[in-house]
Amino acid sequence: MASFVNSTSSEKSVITLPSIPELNNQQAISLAFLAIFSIYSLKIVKNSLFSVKAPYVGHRSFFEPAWLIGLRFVRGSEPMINEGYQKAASSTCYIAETSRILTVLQYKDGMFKVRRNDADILVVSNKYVDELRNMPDRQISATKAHVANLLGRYSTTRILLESDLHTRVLQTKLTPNIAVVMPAMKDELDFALNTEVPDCKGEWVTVQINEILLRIVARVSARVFLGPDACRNEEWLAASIHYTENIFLTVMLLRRFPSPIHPFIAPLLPSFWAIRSNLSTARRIVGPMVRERVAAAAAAKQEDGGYQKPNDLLQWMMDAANENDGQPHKLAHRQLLLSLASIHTTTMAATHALYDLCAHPEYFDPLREEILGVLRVDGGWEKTSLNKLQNLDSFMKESQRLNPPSLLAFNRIVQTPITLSDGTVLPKGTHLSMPSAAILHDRALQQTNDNNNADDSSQYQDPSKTFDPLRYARLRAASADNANKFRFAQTDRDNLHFGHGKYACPGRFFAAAEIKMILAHLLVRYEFRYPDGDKHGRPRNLSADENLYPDPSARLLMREREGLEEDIKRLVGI
Ligand code: HEM
Repeated sequence: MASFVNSTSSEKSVITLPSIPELNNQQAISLAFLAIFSIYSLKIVKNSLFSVKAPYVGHRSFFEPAWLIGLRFVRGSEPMINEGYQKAASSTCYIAETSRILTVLQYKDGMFKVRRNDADILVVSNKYVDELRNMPDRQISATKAHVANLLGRYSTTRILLESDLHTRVLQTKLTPNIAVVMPAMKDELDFALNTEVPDCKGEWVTVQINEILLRIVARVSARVFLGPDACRNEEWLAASIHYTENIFLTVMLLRRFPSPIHPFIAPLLPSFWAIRSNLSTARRIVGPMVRERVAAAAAAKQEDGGYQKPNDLLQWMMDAANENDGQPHKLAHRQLLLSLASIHTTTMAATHALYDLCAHPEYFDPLREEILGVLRVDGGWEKTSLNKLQNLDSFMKESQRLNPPSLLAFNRIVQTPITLSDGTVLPKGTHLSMPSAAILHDRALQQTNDNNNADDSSQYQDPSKTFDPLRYARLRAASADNANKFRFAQTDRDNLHFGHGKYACPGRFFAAAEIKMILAHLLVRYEFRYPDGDKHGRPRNLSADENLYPDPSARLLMREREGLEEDIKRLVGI
């Protein structure tokens, strides 16, 4: 029996509450499970009552439970998304056959849903992209979708919701200054190649190129993000690389469990604690840097001395930050978030490109010729040299078309109900995305683009399957209007692998420059091939939910190119 003293009354009275029967352990556990199950069921009922009516894809039978479909989505997302895309596409045409009327009715807005274990995602047609792309975050939020995808509470990414500091700085400072930071990138790249690439002079050496590229990208990025000292700090490099891997592992494991039990499962995962350890390493390294810079600037101001501010992303963020964002531990945290957004994405694109090159070795020499041709004309690496590598750019874009980082892009969470131009209402809380990979494999759509833009469309037979690495270079050359379209980093209604619109990836131009610079140096200095020649072809991509990635364990052979002429060495700067 529990009793409380009611002290507000003038005469103290004792209120007696009915007692809670004592529970044994087994009963308590059963009760907890019942509560969790009820919350979970309520969530499912609420979702199905108040969400957009669109069919789910991936059902094997009417009776298959939702969690099983979610489980199959982990490794089998591609056929499910393709099924939805094809049905949605066919439903937009008038179909007379009665047997398909049901499909037409169901998929009439070109929408379908996929079940991921942690969320139902409404996949909408890219016909809506123009009306959605510039809506502000308070209407449909890209940031909330990123944080939801990363299970923010467990991955330490909820700081993204505090402000858009790093995104703003990437857009307003890094992108316009890519040419300015290029010499520093080149310097770090030379150091990285000499440090990370094994000695392969005169002999073929087996390498896991993904691992080498990961460290090269981490080094070059850190040079731009943090400056020349910290970028060679092994502890920083390890934290910036492993933070992403630990988050990915934590998220993928937690997604297998219903969200109400995440708070109990998360602390049991070693990766959950590793994320926090990476964060404290970042704070230990970056925090003092911020304080030193602030002190140096203040001292110089007092003495009227000329303090030269460093020209790196950390400094740009310090200059643009408000009081909250400018705290040293928050800036350190954002530096890690930048690593999360940039290092593995860039590495994956470079790895895919090399895997594709080894599968199509006839493109090695033409690309080398392009690189050396540009360097000869420019007399070495000039500010505009990277932009002139149009064939390499095209190769990268075609490689991304067939090996994208994700099958779904343009993730958004609806914040206030939205009525689309055709009357479709998206209720608050809807998690939507677009089938970015399927769109670029759509033969009909691709041929329309090619026919509109290229002189010789006969070259683009079955674009969904054909690896045609110069496809985008030809399209760019076909007309003056196209010169800037079809660039690797250019987004549009159909090219959504970097998102599109106001919240498209703010680091994509930097990524394009970094990948090009790394590939150009690798191609000029080394040759690559698969250990068994072309016998096994390109390593198959791996997938986890909607994410795709190159097999990191795949091996290549690499060898230093012999007999490089002195003028080439001078031009490349080796
Ligand atoms: C090939 C490499 C890359 C790919 C494929 C990629 C892709 C993407 C995509 C799809 C988004 C979401 C866009 C949307 O919401 O519509 C995104 C967001 C973002 N990306 Fe990239 N990205 C790459 C490289 C980079 C690099 C190098 C940086 C930094 C220099 C960067 C920084 C960001 C940031 C800050 C965001 C916003 C997410 C946030 O709120 O933190 N990305 N990226």
